[in-house]
Amino acid sequence: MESVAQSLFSLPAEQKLKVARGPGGISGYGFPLISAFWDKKIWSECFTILGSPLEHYAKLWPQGYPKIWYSHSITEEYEKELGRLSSRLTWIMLASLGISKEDVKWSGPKGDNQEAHVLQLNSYPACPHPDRAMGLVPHTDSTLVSIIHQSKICGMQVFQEGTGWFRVPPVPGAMVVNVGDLMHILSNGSYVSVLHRVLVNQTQHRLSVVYNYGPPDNVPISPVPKLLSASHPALYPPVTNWSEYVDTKAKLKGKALASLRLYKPLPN
Ligand SMILES: O=C(O)CCC(=O)C(=O)O
Ligand SMILES: [Fe+2]
Repeated sequence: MESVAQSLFSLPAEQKLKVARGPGGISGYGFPLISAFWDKKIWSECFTILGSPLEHYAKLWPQGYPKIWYSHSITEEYEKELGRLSSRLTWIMLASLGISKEDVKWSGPKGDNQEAHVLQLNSYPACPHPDRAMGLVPHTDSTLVSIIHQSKICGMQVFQEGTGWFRVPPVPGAMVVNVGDLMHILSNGSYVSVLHRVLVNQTQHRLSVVYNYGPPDNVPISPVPKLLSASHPALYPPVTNWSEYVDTKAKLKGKALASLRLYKPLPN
């Protein structure tokens, strides 16, 4: 998938702009969607893939049927495998809190309601002044979990209370799993969504492929009732659905989770 991303980003700008994301749209080429949380420009470009990328690939490679079909089949397979992995991870994480598919309404009567996903290809070109630019500003993902493949270049950092920012270097053959806001809400704060950012560097071009995994888009998300009691009240109100949460977050410049919280954390 990294090589597909590589060949997409190496197309000339006017070619990439043929699939530019429209206003309010999700799919297509442009700045990462989270750039809406920030008033300044960020040092990265992004292809967001929602549904089949075939139409976009055909526009990007007008004469290249083998290339189009090859890239399309790689993308499909990647999404299929990462879908399986994300689903397994999500249910394992919830199972460790004693939650089964039957406890989560959006999983449907047979627990087989289709979860949704968005694939995001990020490119961070080498930057002449890396200390004056950000690849991605600090944010949490609006997902249940996100699975990140990073090319061999360092850049991602995670924030930990007390420690500050620390690097998450790429490890060959490994991917990074981020807990997202919807998992945070669903688990009533047992799994904490992770604040992260991406730095750029002066000499090397970095790529990442992010599989953003979330619930079916038409279902509300709220703390699982089984986790709640008089001593453990719901910390978050129900969220209407995934897309509405993302819209709210853009309006609140990325601060949705904190502003939805009903009770302040107790001091240590
Ligand atoms: O490029 C990375 O390593 C992380 C990207 C990321 O955080 C995101 O796309 O939300
Ligand atoms: Fe992220």
